Amino acid sequence: MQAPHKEHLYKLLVIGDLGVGKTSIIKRYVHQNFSSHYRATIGVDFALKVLHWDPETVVRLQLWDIAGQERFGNMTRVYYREAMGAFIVFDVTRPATFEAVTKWKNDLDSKLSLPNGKPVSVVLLANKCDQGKDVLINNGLKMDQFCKEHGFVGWFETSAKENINIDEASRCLVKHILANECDLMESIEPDIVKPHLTSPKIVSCSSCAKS
Ligand SMILES: Nc1nc2c(ncn2[C@@H]2O[C@H](COP(=O)(O)OP(=O)(O)OP(=O)(O)O)[C@@H](O)[C@H]2O)c(=O)[nH]1
Ligand SMILES: [Mg+2]
Repeated sequence: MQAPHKEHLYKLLVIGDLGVGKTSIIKRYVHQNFSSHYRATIGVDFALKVLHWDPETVVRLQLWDIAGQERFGNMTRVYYREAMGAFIVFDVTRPATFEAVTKWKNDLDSKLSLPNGKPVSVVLLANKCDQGKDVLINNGLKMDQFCKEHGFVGWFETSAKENINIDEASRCLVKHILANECDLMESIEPDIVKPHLTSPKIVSCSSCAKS
């Protein structure tokens, strides 16, 4: 007899200023490679990552790689629709990209929320930590405090080049999304639940009991 199989499909956004490494992080995460050549993303790109979360659970992540230049456009509302979580990325060697983090977070929170009105889970990525590591973070930036104040569920120093902390950051985000999904299910009235259970997305909420 086959083990029970739970499947989740989540749309995740990867946002942040131009050249911070969003495409590179996705490339590393999905294709296990890196290129030092910079080609700016135009509009949005997509990638799919399949995670075998535990022996019974498969999580499919649909990653939306949104061009840094889109912060100045008016398409983000469309791109953000129905996302369950996001990574906001900055480049530790360029302070201006950290200053833009709050702008990205505010843009996201003003245009996207969960069906229960709560904000989606967002993890902050301090990327390019292989380059003069901690240039920003050691300069008195209280990242934990910053994350608490601005509603991030966590932060990681990452390197797409050296493959540092990308898997860990993803697991952190997915863990929060799974927990949010359980909260969402509990907040739905029983007689409203029935028609929604036909959705293939939420098969069981037992995942929140894990890790
Ligand atoms: N040293 C180092 N370079 C990186 C890292 N991540 C990305 N880069 C380089 O930074 C440049 C920009 O990376 P991209 O991934 O294209 O940046 P992006 O955020 O997708 O940029 P847009 O598409 O313009 O928004 C490229 O030259 C990458 O090789 C990293 O972790 N370490
Ligand atoms: Mg890109």
